[in-house]
Amino acid sequence: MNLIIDVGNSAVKSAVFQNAKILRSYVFPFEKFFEKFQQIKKDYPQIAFSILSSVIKDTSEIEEILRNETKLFVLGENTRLPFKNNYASPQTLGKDRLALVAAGAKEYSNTNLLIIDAGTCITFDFKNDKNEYLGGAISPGLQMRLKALHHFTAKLPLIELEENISLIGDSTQKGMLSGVLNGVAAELDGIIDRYKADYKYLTIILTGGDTQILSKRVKNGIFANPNFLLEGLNYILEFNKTQ
Ligand SMILES: Nc1ncnc2c1ncn2[C@@H]1O[C@H](COP(=O)(O)OP(=O)(O)O)[C@@H](O)[C@H]1O
Ligand SMILES: CC(C)(COP(=O)(O)O)[C@@H](O)C(=O)NCCC(=O)O
Repeated sequence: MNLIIDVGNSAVKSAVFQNAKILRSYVFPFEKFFEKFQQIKKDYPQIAFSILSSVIKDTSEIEEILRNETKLFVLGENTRLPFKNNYASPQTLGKDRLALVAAGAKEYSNTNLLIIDAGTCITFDFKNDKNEYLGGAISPGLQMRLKALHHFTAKLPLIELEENISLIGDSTQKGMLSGVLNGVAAELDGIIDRYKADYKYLTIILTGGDTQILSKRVKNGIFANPNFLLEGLNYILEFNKTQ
């Protein structure tokens, strides 16, 4: 059994895998790691291996506990990967993005693939049909946009995301929600159209914490898979176990 851990800027996403299938998945704040880990180990004592991907500064404490209790792989720039990485600055590339592309390489090795991860940031990652990763884009996520509207103005409130938003916002709150939600949906469709113009055959994956709210609003055909990154990490772990 494998324990998969993705430390993002907003939350930790984790899952227990057996034979490439998720048995259970978890989302929790970074501060709750020790508590959650004890619970997971109790529920699944057969966990022998773990893999950690992190985009935050310091994970040394959680690495220590994982190393003591499992055979730990920490995803790094020198980890063996199932695709060719053509990013010009691999040392600064987010490890979460490596995991996303690994999932793409597993499922879609001969396909042009655009992976959109709507989390704290929205990342766009493109892998071509020769299994080469070329890069993509980084843009502010939904929560970040809402927080920025509040932070950089005197009068705009801090508001929560809402599902049912019309195009024409008839109040401050609805106007902000329309701008953020319809704006991101239009951005996603606009960027997808640019890729489609360059790559006739293109598959698109949408993942990340805001998958659900965005998938309903994107007009292009996409595959929504909130577990894509975790699946990529499990694949990297299996790929490296045999070394
Ligand atoms: N339980 C949750 N905890 C945190 N964020 C959540 C949760 N459910 C949905 N979200 C949404 O998920 C987004 C964060 O996505 P996530 O993929 O977890 O980000 P990251 O990988 O950057 O930590 C937030 O913008 C928020 O709107
Ligand atoms: C772009 C990111 C902040 C996204 O992180 P997330 O929103 O998933 O928490 C992360 O992948 C990162 O820190 N990247 C480093 C820069 C780069 O990928 O080039």
